[in-house]
Amino acid sequence: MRVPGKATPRGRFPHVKRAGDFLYVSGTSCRRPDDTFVGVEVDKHGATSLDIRAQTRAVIENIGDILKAAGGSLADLVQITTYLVNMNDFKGYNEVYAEFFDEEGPTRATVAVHQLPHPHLLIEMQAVAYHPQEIS
Ligand SMILES: N/C(=C\C=C\C(=O)O)C(=O)O
Repeated sequence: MRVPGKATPRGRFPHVKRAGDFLYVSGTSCRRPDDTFVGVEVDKHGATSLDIRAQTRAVIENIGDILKAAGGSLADLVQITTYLVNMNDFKGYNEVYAEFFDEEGPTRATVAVHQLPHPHLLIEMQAVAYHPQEIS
């Protein structure tokens, strides 16, 4: 399922796919629908600053929007995989993550990757939610 109003996937895949009682969310970034990115500042000299906290919050909110469109919510998440470009961002990422989830929340794995699909991206997250289909 492609979710209207969210950043268009940069390939032939859905934002979210249901398999039985589970919703699988594709790798999601802080990209906005207009293809700009949250947590990016470019100064007058062209120097770029990237903000892991702002990007983490935007990624989780994007996943929440995608789940909502599929009938679910962040509360349904059972598993998250996080891809960081730099493990030095782990602390900031972890702090914002804890605003949304705790020890009763989804299981999690966090790994560092060489690159993400845009040089302004510090983080991408992929998620699985348990949200049984309503039978009418
Ligand atoms: N999930 C993928 C990319 C996501 C990028 C974005 O949301 O900005 C992919 O290429 O598999």
